[in-house]
Amino acid sequence: MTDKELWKKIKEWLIASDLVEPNVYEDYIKTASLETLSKDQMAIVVNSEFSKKHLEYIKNGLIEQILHVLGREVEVLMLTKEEYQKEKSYFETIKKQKNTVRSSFSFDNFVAGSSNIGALEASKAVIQDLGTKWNPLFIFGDSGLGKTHLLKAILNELGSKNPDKNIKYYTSGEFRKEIIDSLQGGFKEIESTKDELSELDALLIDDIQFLANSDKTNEIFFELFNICIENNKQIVISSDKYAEALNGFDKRLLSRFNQGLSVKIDRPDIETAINIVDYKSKLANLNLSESAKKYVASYYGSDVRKIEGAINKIGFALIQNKVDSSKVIDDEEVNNFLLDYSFAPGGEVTVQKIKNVVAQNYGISPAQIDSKNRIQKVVIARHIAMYLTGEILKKNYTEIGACFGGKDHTTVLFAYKKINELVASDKNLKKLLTKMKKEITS
Ligand SMILES: Nc1ncnc2c1ncn2[C@@H]1O[C@H](COP(=O)(O)OP(=O)(O)OP(=O)(O)O)[C@@H](O)[C@H]1O
Repeated sequence: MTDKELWKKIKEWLIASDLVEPNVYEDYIKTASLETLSKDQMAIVVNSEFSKKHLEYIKNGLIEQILHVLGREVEVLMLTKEEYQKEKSYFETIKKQKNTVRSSFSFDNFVAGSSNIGALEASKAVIQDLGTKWNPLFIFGDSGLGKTHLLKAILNELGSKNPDKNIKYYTSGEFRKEIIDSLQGGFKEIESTKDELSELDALLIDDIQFLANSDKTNEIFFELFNICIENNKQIVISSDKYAEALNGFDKRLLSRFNQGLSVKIDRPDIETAINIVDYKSKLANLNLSESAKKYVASYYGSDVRKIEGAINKIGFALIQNKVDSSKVIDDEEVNNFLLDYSFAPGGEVTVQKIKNVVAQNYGISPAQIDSKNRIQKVVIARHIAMYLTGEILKKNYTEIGACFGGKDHTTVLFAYKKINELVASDKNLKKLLTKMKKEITS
């Protein structure tokens, strides 16, 4: 129910109740209004201090009736128009402060690389030309690659540089809830929600794919979308897929997602992943060796969330093992700390990744694969890593030898033969090879 509808009901009740004389109604009630200040506060707004005094005797009755019709507890104040304006601007300031979210989401702490630079630059560009040039901005890419980070960075940046701008960030769940709630309030309520949203300077909706198949919400979003674009109100959307691949949306809406600027965030290449590990480990006060950073990046680099998880796990392991946090941690220690930390699917397939996956499956460190260690477990792991390098990366024996510390091609040939023989007689090894291949290439 809108404030207007609620106030209308109160006025009808007042007329029926005989609580006020017709002239008091005409002079003081008819000119008053009911306004929402916040989730928990409403105001009966009257013309002047004089009106306030005149209505004092029915104030409690009015409030009781408002709460009764509303069906929930809120604080109801009686304010003059002047007082109301002051309160309103106070609540708007508070609301704007809420526009800034966890300051950890900024452009400055977004590690850029070839996989995400387009999305980063586009997010910055939107702020320069709000609503005019790149509208809508559609950012898409797999999970954990920084889409939410960029949306929240836009929100923070706009909120701090243009405090007068009205910006709203929604997860698609929150957006759907707002629409569904207003639908329950009927036509007027939904119209007033639409009006409210179309007055925003920027509307940011995260993970739009979760709005699929919510027909009514999509219909309203479609209308809203058109109003916003026509009126140069900025829309930024994130999605896990490019627009055409989203199922459960009206085709007209999907085609509009592409009418502004559509940018993809890819999985980080190894160099960017190492830079992310470097940045996040410094934030966590961890001192990782270059090989340890490379290790984390090549295992978990396909998902930044996984990198963060791995770094948390290393930090926790240091506390558990009472290791001084200033100590340089090498790849062998990292491997031990992360033995039970699951793989991130995907990522670039490199010889290092093959060594890492094999080492982890054999409970040894990647460095041991490259070492001269002759323990049987290490020798088999080394042979398997050579074998998988040939199978997956299609390298010849000489190239494989070069990737394993300059081994002769006959050593690689021997490894190949050995693994082929073992696989023929050992079903478990065959299964393990399939599992490792999946981990390397999925
Ligand atoms: N390039 C980056 N630099 C620094 N941190 C990053 C980067 N990319 C992602 N992150 C961090 O990784 C975590 C996951 O990122 P985010 O939540 O933005 O991913 P997402 O793409 O929105 O994923 P989902 O589709 O699952 O919602 C966040 O803590 C974010 O700050």
